[in-house]
Amino acid sequence: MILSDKRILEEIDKGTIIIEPFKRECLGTNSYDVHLGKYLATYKSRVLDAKAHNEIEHFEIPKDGYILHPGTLYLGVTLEYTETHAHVPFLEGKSSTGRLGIDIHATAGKGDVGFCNTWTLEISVAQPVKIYAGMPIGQLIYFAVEGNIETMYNTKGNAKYNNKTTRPVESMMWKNKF
Ligand SMILES: Nc1ccn([C@H]2C[C@H](O)[C@@H](COP(=O)(O)OP(=O)(O)OP(=O)(O)O)O2)c(=O)n1
Repeated sequence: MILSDKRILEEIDKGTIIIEPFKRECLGTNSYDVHLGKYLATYKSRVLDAKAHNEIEHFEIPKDGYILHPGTLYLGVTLEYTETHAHVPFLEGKSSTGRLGIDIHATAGKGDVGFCNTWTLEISVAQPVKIYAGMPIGQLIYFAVEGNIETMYNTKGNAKYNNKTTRPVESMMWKNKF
């Protein structure tokens, strides 16, 4: 079940959902609109290695915007810092960003119960498009969990993306044993 606007507000009152900054007008019928933070990043190497720590370079989106091009993976970040302690948060795109040919995640839209951070966006575009810091970029939806949770994301030994940051975070696949 997806939480309604009223339920999201109740959970925020209880502290089980935190969205910072929170603006009432960003709350939709059953979702919350999130915005593009000012930092983007790209990988230093053109060829990535799933076993290696692929380093990224961060840069700021200029005030008058930045043009994204097809063929490059851009890592972005939400302006909003979120905590979700009792539900499963999902990051989804918006129809308005989709209609501009902007994808905001490459396969990974699910969050974990206990995830406490800004969200890294895996951005790719269908054609050149200028983007701006602060523009609406996606929406969070929240699912109720069935059953008790044994291991919260924030206490899991291998939770890789819970270190608080305002910048996009590169793949930590290299920490997986395979
Ligand atoms: N586009 C996305 C998708 C997810 N997340 C965050 C929320 C998740 O709680 C966390 C971890 O996501 P996954 O479980 O999909 O990632 P991994 O399985 O690779 O990492 P881990 O081993 O830490 O679970 O990353 C994010 O910042 N940006």
